[in-house]
Amino acid sequence: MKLIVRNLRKEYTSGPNHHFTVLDNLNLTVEDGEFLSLLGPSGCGKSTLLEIIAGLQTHSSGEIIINNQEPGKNAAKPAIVFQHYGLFPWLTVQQNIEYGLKIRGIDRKTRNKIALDHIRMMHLNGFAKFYPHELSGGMQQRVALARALANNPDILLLDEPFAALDAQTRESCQRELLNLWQQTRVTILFVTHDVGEAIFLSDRVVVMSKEPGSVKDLIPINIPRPRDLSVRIAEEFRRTEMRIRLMISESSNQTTTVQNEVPHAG
Ligand SMILES: Nc1ncnc2c1ncn2[C@@H]1O[C@H](COP(=O)(O)OP(=O)(O)OP(=O)(O)O)[C@@H](O)[C@H]1O
Repeated sequence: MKLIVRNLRKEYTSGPNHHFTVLDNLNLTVEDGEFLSLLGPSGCGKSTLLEIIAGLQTHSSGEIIINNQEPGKNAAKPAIVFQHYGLFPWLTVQQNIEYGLKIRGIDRKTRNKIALDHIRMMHLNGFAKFYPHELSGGMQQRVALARALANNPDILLLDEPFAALDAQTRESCQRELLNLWQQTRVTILFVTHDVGEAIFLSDRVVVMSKEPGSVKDLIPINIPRPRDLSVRIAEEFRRTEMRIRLMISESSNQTTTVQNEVPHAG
């Protein structure tokens, strides 16, 4: 198993007496080489979960294990890519991809080779010396993916990476990501609001509940690979899409019901 999240709890504290439990009793296992997507109503804690796994946020209790180790305390190496690329505007494509390698003290020749390999893998040949502002959104996101992968992460965490892209670019980035995953078999945890995107890409889809955020359902996607755009019109795809949409809508409504019931409770 690549990633184990056990009894995770996260509370945010604002002011002396206000505690807000965003995640509670969250349990999740991601297998080695798996592509798993997280869906759920807005505010259910998807980004918070990814940031905790990436080591960017602390958790209140519970355990995160990557490759049998806790992140931060050892060699476990997650990499995260956000919706807004996060590229350094003053560095070229190649320098952006090499950045993490340089920090880790990898020598120049090896860095160059790794960067150029990833530039090729992401079909960015000819753009090594370009700056981010000279690239389209889809290309910038491919650079962000290349930069994350160049560090050979144990798990790739993607937080709505294609949400800012137009529909056509988004579809081509999805295909690109699938190709990349098929070549590298890196374990991926992918957050999205797009049910179709999650089904198209994933081995399994997790639907989260809200307030507190937890795993509501785990749906295996039994659509054969390799997948191309035509799978989206298949009966199995559409049935799964409808099922997941209903689950998400139930999650949102449950929250609303609970909130509405509070004033009557006393
Ligand atoms: N630093 C913080 N301090 C206090 N509350 C926070 C903080 N960050 C997030 N939250 C709250 O935690 C909850 C979960 O936020 P999060 O961004 O993880 O949800 P999400 O499922 O990714 O949402 P979306 O789908 O809209 O992106 C929200 O109610 C949010 O307001």
